[in-house]
Amino acid sequence: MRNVPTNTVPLRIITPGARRVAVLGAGSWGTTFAKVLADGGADVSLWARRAELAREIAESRRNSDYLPGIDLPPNLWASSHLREVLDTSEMVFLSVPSQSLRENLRAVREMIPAGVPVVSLMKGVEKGTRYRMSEVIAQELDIEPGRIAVASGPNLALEIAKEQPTAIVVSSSDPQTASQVAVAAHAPYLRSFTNNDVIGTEFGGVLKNLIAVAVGIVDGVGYGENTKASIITRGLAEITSFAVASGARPETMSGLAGLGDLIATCGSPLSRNNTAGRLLGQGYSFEDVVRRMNQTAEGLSSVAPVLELADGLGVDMPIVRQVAEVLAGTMSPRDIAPHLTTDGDDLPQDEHQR
Ligand SMILES: NC(=O)C1=CN([C@@H]2O[C@H](COP(=O)(O)OP(=O)(O)OC[C@H]3O[C@@H](n4cnc5c(N)ncnc54)[C@H](OP(=O)(O)O)[C@@H]3O)[C@@H](O)[C@H]2O)C=CC1
Ligand SMILES: O=C(CO)COP(=O)(O)O
Repeated sequence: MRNVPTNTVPLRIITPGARRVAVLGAGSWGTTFAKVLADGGADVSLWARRAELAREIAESRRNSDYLPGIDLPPNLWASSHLREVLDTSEMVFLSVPSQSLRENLRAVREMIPAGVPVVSLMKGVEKGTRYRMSEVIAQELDIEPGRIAVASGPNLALEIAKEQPTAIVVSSSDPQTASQVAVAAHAPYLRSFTNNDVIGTEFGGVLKNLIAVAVGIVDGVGYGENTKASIITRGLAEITSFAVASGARPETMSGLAGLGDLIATCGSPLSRNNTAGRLLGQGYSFEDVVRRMNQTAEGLSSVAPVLELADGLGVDMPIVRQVAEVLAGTMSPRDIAPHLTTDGDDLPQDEHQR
């Protein structure tokens, strides 16, 4: 990263008439999403928790830690001061690691302008409470669910930062909020759809991470395409059972936030969850994997709360259970495979039975 003197923070230049939006979290996704919003015409302020990263973004229009080689647009400004970033924003997007959301919301609670939509870009479940991110937001900000939206889909950050075309779905219980956010969250290379299935949209993003870890594991072991395709297909069945039992609509799971994201994440070495799985499959321990990953792999934190929720719902999640066992070191990565997803005494199993 360029060494910029600490006292030079470029001033924010406001474009008259442009929508003012704030993004909290300047990792790969927060920065990429800020670029999408700016390329869609908004005036964007981005919060980076490290002052030197905020300065690099604001001054050099680069985030070399997370998006090397990507030029950021001039209408994207960054600061490490939350109040400056949130001041007069008309929409707030959240993109910090899921396990840190609650503490971050507590810090900004009083700074978020009244009545503005708050949008989760995150794909995790809080450990302990087992809450989805929109539930944590509703609780900590004490706002009505209709003001909250979630955005999810096949959205590998670096591909979007390179302006490779993709789609995303914005979900809110209030269709007006979903449309308002979808209108802001567009760019020549990103099309936003809407739905009102917040549970399905959020769980799609959470659960595909776990299946991506499983696919990474078998990839690391050296198994081929049949094994991966079987895990992806049975994984979708497992995801759908869990989400529907939680109140989601089944069609959401075959949409962008379900199948769409599952395909992208399971198929790409850009995926951190897939990469974490591959390292496990190559024989690294959980602790080694965490040490080697310098970016967020949400799936590793979501396994336990998802299995706890599944227990409560009475839903069997054999693939996620196997991932948990590999993480715990109680199952060899070589043994994670779809043929082990029944205990043998309930064979044959109807493929369509949920
Ligand atoms: N990357 C992607 O392709 C996509 C990611 N997502 C989701 O977006 C969310 C954010 O992930 P992503 O941007 O990829 O993660 P990264 O690992 O790329 O970046 C994490 C960001 O969060 C900051 N951070 C870390 N710990 C804290 C904390 N305790 N409080 C506040 N900020 C913190 C980091 O700051 P610092 O640099 O100072 O450590 C960094 O800015 C995740 O839920 C992920 O699932 C969704 C779609 C696509
Ligand atoms: O959510 C993502 C793509 O849609 C990114 O996946 P990873 O977090 O595994 O990199």
